[in-house]
Formats: sequence, structure tokens, C-alpha cells
Amino acid sequence: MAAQSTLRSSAAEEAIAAFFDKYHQIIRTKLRNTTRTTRLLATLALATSIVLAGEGTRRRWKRKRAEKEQGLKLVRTNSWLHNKDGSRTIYVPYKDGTSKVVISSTKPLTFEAHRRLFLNPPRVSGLGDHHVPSTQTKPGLNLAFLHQFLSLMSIAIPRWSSKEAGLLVSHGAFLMLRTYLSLVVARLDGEIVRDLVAGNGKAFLIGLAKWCGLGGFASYTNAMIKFLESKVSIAFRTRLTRYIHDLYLNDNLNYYKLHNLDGGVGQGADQFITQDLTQFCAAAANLYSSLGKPFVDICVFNYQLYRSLGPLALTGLLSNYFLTASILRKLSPPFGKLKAVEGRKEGDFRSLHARLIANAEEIAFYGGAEMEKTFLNREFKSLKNWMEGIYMLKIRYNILEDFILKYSWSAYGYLLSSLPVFLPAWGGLGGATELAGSQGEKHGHERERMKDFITNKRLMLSLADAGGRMMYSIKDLSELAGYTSRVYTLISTLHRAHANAYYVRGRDNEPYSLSDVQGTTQKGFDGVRLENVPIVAPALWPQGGDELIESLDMMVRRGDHLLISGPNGIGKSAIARVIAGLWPVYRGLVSRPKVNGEDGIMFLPQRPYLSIGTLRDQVIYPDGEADMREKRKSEYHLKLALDAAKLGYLPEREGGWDTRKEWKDVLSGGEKQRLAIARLLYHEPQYAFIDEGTSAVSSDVEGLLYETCKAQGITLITISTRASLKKYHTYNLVLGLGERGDEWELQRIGSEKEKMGVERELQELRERMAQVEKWKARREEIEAELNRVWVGGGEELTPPPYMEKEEAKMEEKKGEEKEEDGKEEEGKEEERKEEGDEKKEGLEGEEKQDEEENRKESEDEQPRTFVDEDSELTQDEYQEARSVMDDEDEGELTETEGGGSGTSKAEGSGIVV
Ligand SMILES: Nc1ncnc2c1ncn2[C@@H]1O[C@H](COP(=O)(O)OP(=O)(O)OP(=O)(O)O)[C@@H](O)[C@H]1O
Repeated sequence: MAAQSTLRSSAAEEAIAAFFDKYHQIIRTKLRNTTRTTRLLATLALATSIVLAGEGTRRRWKRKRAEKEQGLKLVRTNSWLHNKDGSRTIYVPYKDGTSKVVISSTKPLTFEAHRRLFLNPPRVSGLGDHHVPSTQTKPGLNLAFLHQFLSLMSIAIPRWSSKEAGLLVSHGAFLMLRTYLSLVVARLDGEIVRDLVAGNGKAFLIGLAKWCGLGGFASYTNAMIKFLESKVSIAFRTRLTRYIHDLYLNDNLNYYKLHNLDGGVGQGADQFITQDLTQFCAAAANLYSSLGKPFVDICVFNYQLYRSLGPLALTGLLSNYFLTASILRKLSPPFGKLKAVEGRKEGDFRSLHARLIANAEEIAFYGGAEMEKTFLNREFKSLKNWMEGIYMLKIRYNILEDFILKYSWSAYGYLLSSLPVFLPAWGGLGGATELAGSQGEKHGHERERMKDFITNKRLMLSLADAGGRMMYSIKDLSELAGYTSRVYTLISTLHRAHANAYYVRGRDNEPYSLSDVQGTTQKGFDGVRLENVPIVAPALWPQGGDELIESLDMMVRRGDHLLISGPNGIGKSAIARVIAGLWPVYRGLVSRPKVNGEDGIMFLPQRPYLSIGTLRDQVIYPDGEADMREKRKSEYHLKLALDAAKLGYLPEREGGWDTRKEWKDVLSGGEKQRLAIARLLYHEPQYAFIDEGTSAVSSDVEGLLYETCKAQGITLITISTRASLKKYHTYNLVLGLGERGDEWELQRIGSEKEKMGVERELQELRERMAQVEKWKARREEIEAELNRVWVGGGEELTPPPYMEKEEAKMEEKKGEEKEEDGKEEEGKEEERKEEGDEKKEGLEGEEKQDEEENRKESEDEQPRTFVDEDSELTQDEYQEARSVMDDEDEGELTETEGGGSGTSKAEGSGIVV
């Protein structure tokens, strides 16, 4: 045996050696036949290609390593790269390293081209002729759905050469392949059964081997179909999400306008973008396989069946489809509408949770958990009821669908397959075989009949499956109509806000509604100017807004710092909103610098905002690290800004510039405001709106912050109710004047007029103080009187006449008792007098000393009223009386200081003077 195996292995080795020898010889003879130069050139080419390949690999490896390092750094610092074509390269964490993503923005021309689809849908779609109130359009299988779906597809598949188109083509190719495989499988199935019945073992085994091979290939095809479907879905989602983000987050402030002015998508653009869009993409990608594939299947199988079963069977099949489709369509609930409402309810529930998270601290302070739970449970119950309703509707539909598609169709299939047997004249190819076979060999004929029947049955099953999927996809299609309607609504609302397309000709446009915006904004002005601008709090379109100030005129030039003051809710912040472009300029002219930020204008909102990211990001917001480096600024500059805002300790306390935290929870209220000032100092704008930006900062630091900003050349426009800020400003715009509070006045701080006003106020104050002095003197008199009345040793006042009568009666009643107790009382009285005399002697010395000291301290403050010569007050009683007196005096003064408008004026004027 061993010898045998050695022999076998040496034979194999010899064969291999012979094979190599043969090819070696061929190469050698070929080389010998070439010239020296050719050989030299070939050697050189080989060496060069080896060197070049080595160098290429080295460079690629180096580049990869640099990219990896850069990616990690950019991820750590929350930053990105600007590319020359305007796109951005960002890195996202992926496995152990990072993955590079290049994002290019959608071009304005693309938006303009799409606007027509979303704002001017064709009349035939029934979506309205202009400015789609899309939420009102009922989603369903109609022309509107077709228009909406095709419009969205034009975004998802922008070009035939795009990646998405490639994915769809490969998906389609695999679907066709599977249809072909189904045909082959059906035929093979019939053959295997035929061979089995005929007892042909060899053919049967070959058939089985083919079956297994085919099975492997079919499994691969099925897996690829699923994979490509997911790829198509995610590719659609990427395109649409980026498109929506470009439209949502841009200079036109659509993210603000969508919720505060338009209201077309309610409160939940987030739900539209995250949930509905995902479901739309998944349903759209699935549609291709759930509708496209069965469609191809039906065509191919029908043709096959037509060939083998004849025209009668085909007519029967087709009429069956139409009948089933019309029954199901008639009896199916409006899944599209149901899904759309479910999406909205899901969004409402989710936004309540988001609200709770965003305001957790405030709610916790109030202990509002129960209340919030009630809101949440109520919203959830509404969602739950709705979903239960859908499930109930689905049960009935599913019973019907299952019965029709599975059982009645199978019975029908058997009936059709029997056509060649029972009605051979109508049975197509199968019938012809029947007719021919009836004269031939009986067994062979039956086997052929069996084979045909099995093949036809499998074809029928596949057809039933394809038809079933087509019918099921009616439901999918209705659900897709729901998602399509929601995504279309979002994009059309975004286009409306982006293009300010609110004016509708021929329709009543409410005054101060978004259709009534007639003002102008001039950007690029060196200053801030408002000319005849009404300040209007807008309402959701198409309602008209509320006028807060009828017409405002003001001008802030470089170096003229303006303080806007007035009562709460009068419209101070509203002015900033109009200038920043958040609210429309309904009439008049607003002029402002062109850019936001460096060398332009910056707005610090009332509620300080802290972004996600590193500590560095908080100071440079809305810049990123890449922008900071482009501006040639470093952490040193940031430190300077923080130092100036009295926050120099932050980097050390928080662990460096790259620390990431939930900053809104980490920093105190005053720190957040000072961080906002640091941002201002970092950006160095020419003009800055500070809306109550220092209300939580101590007044000494507040002054420093204002002085620092001014020293940096920033012209301040401060919104505040604190009159103490006047001293840092040149002008004061006072709102809320007049009876109705809608008048205003622009005053120059420190002007003659204001000085006169201040003088007048001072005079008023002096008069008031004189009155207080008079009142004090009068009180002293009264106190003196009272002391004389109550204190023993003073002059006894004669009681009034009515008291004399009463006392006489009392005397009569108690006469006898008095006589008995009289002696005892006299004894006690004498004892008390003796004690009193001792105390008086001791106190008199101390009181005289106090008197001396008080007289030295201040003539006015002496407690003459209480320390009367005849007074018998104890030291403690005297101190108490004095402190009460002091308190009263203070109270009086505080009242005067804090009294309404007079106070603030006095404070302010004191500073100005
Ligand atoms: N987004 C909004 N949409 C509609 N109306 C608003 C909006 N924000 C505020 N308002 C209304 O505009 C009016 C002015 O608000 P604004 O914030 O300008 O007051 P303010 O003078 O700055 O008050 P405060 O001193 O309390 O900050 C208020 O009556 C308010 O109800």
C-alpha cells in the first residue's frame, strides 16, 4: 500500500514538474528570440514599475495614516474641512477610526427648479393651483399621490448617472434574474417528478444536482435583492435628508420661520425629518420589489401559461386579477390617511418627551412630574386609540385578503391547470400534447402529463404569489401614499418659507399677515436704522399679526450706544427680531450691516444658548474650529476673551478646550451670560444687540463687561429694564410711554432736556425728604406726649369727664374689697418704690453717658424723644425703641427709593448727573 501511494505521489510530482518545464521552455525560447534592446527595455520597465508601485503604495499608506490622524483630530475637536468647490469634508467615528464623508450643498438653481413641483403642482393633481395647503390633501391612490411621489423621486434620483440610478438598475437586474430562475426551477421541478415516476434514477440524480446548484444561485440572488433594497432605501434617505437640511438650515432662517411664522408642519419638523422620511424611503425602495418584481413575474408567467394552457386560461387569469384588485380596493380601509394621522400623533407624543427633556430642571424645581405625566399619558392614549382602530380595520381586511389570495386563487389555479386535460382543444400547447399523446404510449403520456401539470402548478403558485404580492402592495402603496404626503408637505412648506411665497393673487390677504409684507431690508449699512417700521408680533400664516408699536424710527451710528428700555412684554426684543430678520418688516425700511458676526452685527439672545461640542466651540459659536483657524485665531485669543468676561478659570476648571459636556447644565446662569459676552469679544462685530445679556451678572462685573465691549469698538444696542445701564450708553429708546403704552421716545442721555428732567426729579425728591423731616419732627412731639402720659413720674393728665363717672361706679363696687386688701397693697407698693428708686439711680448714670455720646455723634440722630429727663425706660427698652425707629426710617427711605418709575429715574439721573 505504502509503495503504491509513494508511486502515486511521485507520478503527480512528475506531472507538475513536466508542466513547469514545458512553460519554462516556452518562455526561454521566446526570450532568446527577442533582441538585447528589447530585453533591456523590458527589464527597465519591470524595475520602474516595481519602484513606482512601491512608491505608490508608500504614498498611499502615508496619506491614509495622515487622513486617519486628521480624522481623529477633527472628530475630537468637532470640526470639518472646507473644500474649494464649497463642499465640506467631515469625519465620523467608524469602528476604531473614522470614516470620511464629503458633503456638497444643494445649488440654489436646483431649489428654483424644484419649486415649481412643490408650489405649483399641475391642476390635474388636485393639489391646488398655488401654495399647497398640503396637510389638507387626503393621501390616497390618486393623481395627487403620483405627482407627489414623482416630485420626491426627482430629488432622490437627480440624474440617470447618479449612484441611486445605478443601484436601481442592479436591483432590477437581480429581480429579473430571480424571475428567470423561478422559470428554470418550475421546469426542473416537473422534470424531477417525471424522472421519479418513470424510475429513471440517473436522470433523477442529475436533476437533484441541478436543483441544488440552482438553489445556491437563487439564494445568492435573493440575498442580493434584499441588500440592494436596503442600499436603495438608505441612498434615497441620504439624498432627501441632505436636500431637506439644505433647505431647512440656511441664511433665510427657515428653521425659525417654519414653526413661528408658517406653521404648515405644526410643531414637529423633527418628526417629519427623522421618522416619516425614513419610512417613506423604506416603503419607496420596497415598492420596487413588491410591485416591480411581481409585475415582471406576472407578465412572464402569464406568457408561459398562455403557451402551455391556452388563451382561455389567460383570459381567466386576467379577469381574476381585475376582479380581485377591484374587490380589495373597494373594501380596503384608507391606509394612506390612517398612516399620515398616525405619523402626526407619533410626532406630537415624541415632541412632548423632547420638551420634558429640554426643560427637566425647571419642571423639577416646580415638582411638575404629575402634570407632565398627565400630558404625556393623554397624548399617548390618543395615539394608542388611533393605532388600535387601525389594527381593528386591518383584521377584517386581512381575513378577506388571505382568503381571496391564498385559497380561492389556488382553487382557480387547479381549475386552469386542468384545462389541457379536460378541454384539450382550449388547452394551448398542453392540449395539443394531450391530443397527440392520446394516440401514443399510455405510460409515457401520463408521465408527460404529470410533468406538465407539476410545471404548470409551480408556475401557477409563483403567479399566485406574484399576484398576491401585487395585491398586498395595494396596502403598501396606500401607506406609501401617507408617508409621501407628509414628506411632500414638509418640502413644499420649506420651499414656501424659502421663497417667501405667501402672496396669493385674488385671495384676501389679511393685514400684517405673511402675505402683507411690504417693508424693505437694506443690508450693508454702517449702522442700524429703522424708518417708519411698525413692530408687529406675527401670527401663523394666513392670520394677521398684532401691532406692538405703530411706527418706529431710530438710528444707531458707530459709537452711539443705545439702550432700549421699557416695561416687560412691550416689544423690546421684538425690535431685535425685526432687525435680525426673524420677523418680517411689514412696512418701512430697516438698514443694517450685511453680515452677522465679525465686522458685522451680532445678536445675543435673552436666553443664552450653548451648543453641543467642546468648550472651544462654546466660545467661538457659531464658528467651528476650522473657521477659527481660518480667521488666524488661536486658543490664546479665546483665553483673552474669557479673561475679559471674567471667565478665565473655565478651561482649567473644565479640563481643557477639547472637553465635551452638556454645557447648559454645567454653567451657572451668570456664567452662561458671561460666556455670551466672551463670544461677542471673540467675534468682534461692529454692532451688538445684547438682550438682557447681563441680568444675572453682578453689577460691578456688569460695568466692566460693558466697558470692555466698548473699548473693543463694539457699538452696543442693549435691551434692558435696568436704568443703571444708562451710564454706558449715549441714547435711550424708551418704550411703553403714553396712556396705551404704545408710544416711545428716543432721548439723548446727558442732554439739556434730560438734565432739566433730572433737576426736576431731584427737586421733587428734596420736597419729599422735607416732608419726611416734618413728619419726623411731628412724630417726636407725639412720642414725647405719649411718654408723659404713660411713664410714671410724669405729669398726670386729667381723665376725660366720661371716665370720671365710670371710675366712680367702679369705686363703689370695689370699695369693700379695697378696704380689706388695702393694707397689704400699701406694703407691696412701698417695696416696689424702693426697688424702682434703686434702678433709677443706676440707669440715670448710664443714660447720661449715652446722651453725651449720641450728642457727639449727630445732633439729628439723638433719641431725644425717648430719653426724656423724666423717662423711666430701661436700657433694653430704649435700644428696642431706637431700632424700631431706625427701621421705620429705613422703610420710609426704601419706599421712596423703590417707588415706581420715580425710583429708576432717580437712580438713572443720579448717575447722569
Ligand atoms: N414668537 C412670537 N410670536 C408671536 N408673538 C410673540 C412671539 N414672541 C413674543 N411675542 C409677543 O410679542 C410681544 C413682545 O415680546 P418681547 O419679547 O419683544 O417683549 P420684551 O419687551 O422684550 O419683554 P421682556 O422685557 O419681558 O423681555 C409679547 O406680547 C409677546 O407675547
